[in-house]
Amino acid sequence: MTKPKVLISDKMDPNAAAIFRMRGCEVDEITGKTPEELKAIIGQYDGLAIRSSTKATQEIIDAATNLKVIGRAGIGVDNVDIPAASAKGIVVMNTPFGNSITTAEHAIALMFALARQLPEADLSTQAGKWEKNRFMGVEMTGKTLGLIGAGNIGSIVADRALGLRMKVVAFDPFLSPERAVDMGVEKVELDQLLDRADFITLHTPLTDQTRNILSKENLAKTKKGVRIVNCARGGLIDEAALKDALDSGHVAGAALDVFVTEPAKEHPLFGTPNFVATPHLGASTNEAQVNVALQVAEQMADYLVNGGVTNALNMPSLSAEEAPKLKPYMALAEKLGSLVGQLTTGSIPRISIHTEGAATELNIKPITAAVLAGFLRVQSDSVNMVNAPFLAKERGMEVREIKTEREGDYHTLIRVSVKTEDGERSVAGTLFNNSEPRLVQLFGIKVEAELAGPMMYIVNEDAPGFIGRIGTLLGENGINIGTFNLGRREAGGEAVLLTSVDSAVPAAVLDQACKLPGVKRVMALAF
Ligand SMILES: NC(=O)c1ccc[n+]([C@@H]2O[C@H](COP(=O)([O-])OP(=O)(O)OC[C@H]3O[C@@H](n4cnc5c(N)ncnc54)[C@H](O)[C@@H]3O)[C@@H](O)[C@H]2O)c1
Ligand SMILES: O=C(O)CC[C@@H](O)C(=O)O
Repeated sequence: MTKPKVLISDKMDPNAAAIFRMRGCEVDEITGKTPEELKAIIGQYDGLAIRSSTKATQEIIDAATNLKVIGRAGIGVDNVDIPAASAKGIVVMNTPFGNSITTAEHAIALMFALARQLPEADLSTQAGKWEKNRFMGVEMTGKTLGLIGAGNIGSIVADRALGLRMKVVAFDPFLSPERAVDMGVEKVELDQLLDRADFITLHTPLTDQTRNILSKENLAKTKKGVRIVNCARGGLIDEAALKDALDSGHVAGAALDVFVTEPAKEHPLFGTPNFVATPHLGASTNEAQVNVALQVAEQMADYLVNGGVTNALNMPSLSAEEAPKLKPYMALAEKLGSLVGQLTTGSIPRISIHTEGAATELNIKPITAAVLAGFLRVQSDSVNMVNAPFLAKERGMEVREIKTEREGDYHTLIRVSVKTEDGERSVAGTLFNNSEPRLVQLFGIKVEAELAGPMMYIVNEDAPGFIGRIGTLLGENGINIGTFNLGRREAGGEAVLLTSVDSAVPAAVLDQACKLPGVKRVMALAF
């Protein structure tokens, strides 16, 4: 088996390359490439490991003909075009916790730097000025910290600030009142935070809702003398308005680790009194860089070698331990999805994935993704478990997941139902010996069939002589039958035949089968 090949394209702790090699991957560490240079080589790789310098744009992703996974050693994935990756079936992973403590500590460090004007005091002292009266600071104890964003990093900042005896108020629409109580913070609206905070620190991603959250108008609503820290993302603060607010003295100090345009080598804020800047150093500690390098390499190798999925932003998680147990279920799910996809036409407004018995104990998300991949692959070859849920959404399909814990006729069952113009149609399957996928129900008729290779599907009226006629037809055309699976609603009623054949059935033979007495529908299927 050829080894998966990984490119590390940003400076990363050497532990990452060591882990990839240990886990059976080949690794190239090539940093500092221009987008054009990266585009020229990316086609060779199965995995791309990055920090923030590499931009995985649509163009790079288009050129990445073999890429299966992009791993971000860090949190923010704004340098990855996730929709483009998803559309191409590439898993995007990050390491959401590895650098949170480090970044929270940087935010606290910048608050201290502002409270005591440390960078300016340092410059002045080392210039021999000894300006003791110039650098009057403020105490942090008893002050109110306004936290915008109370996720991983925000909650660590809150914890450290409470340790400093600050009062913490938090604005985060997704923060539950219970979690706020657990964190020891007061959940407030943004206007209340702006009105009350002596220090403000931002810890949200950059989204349409958070862009310019500290706009000119909102900066004007802050308390006079407020000090502001941004260690999250450039673009959360209107930089020009911040400059005006610092110049006017309304804002007493601001510290930015992140900028709208990075690297920020020139900036109108540079040189402004009470302004402190660091070059996106939030995650830059030895500990955090080892953490994220180890995590990203482990996660990517898990995916490339075992199919385990952790911390993916565009696919349900699937641990390396779960993967082998789920594998036969996913194979069954994909086959059932494919069968329904091949047997139904027209738009499908709803697809339901129903698990029964042992299957209900499993993580349903990968099963759903596999059903959707099988269903949609009938329409496009490039569909896989990563992009299928997005495509289903794009096509307006409602996806339902239903569990019935009690066992029916089978100890484990997956049923896939679709809503069509002619009503609800469903197929169901089980696993024989916990590993072999079998179809057991087809549109309400009991059958027992392995869905594999080329097959032929016939709906006919149950009548004597039919099996002989179809056998003769296939035989006369040199088509060897592998398995022959029959089912019927009742004696003399509607019957189905699913037969596996050693070679695909030509259209002319399908036409002849269609003309046999009592035949209602004939189709070639492939799995
Ligand atoms: N400077 C650095 O080097 C560095 C390092 C690590 C992370 N970061 C950045 O820090 C930020 C926070 O990271 P995290 O790990 O805490 O993320 P997180 O996802 O754990 O937390 C983000 C929080 O923001 C909240 N949020 C979302 N929309 C909001 C809105 N409109 N208003 C208020 N709150 C909102 C979310 O509910 C969530 O609680 C991210 O942007 C990340 O990229 C920067
Ligand atoms: O890799 C870095 O140095 C920055 C990481 C940081 O921005 C993140 O979002 O994790």
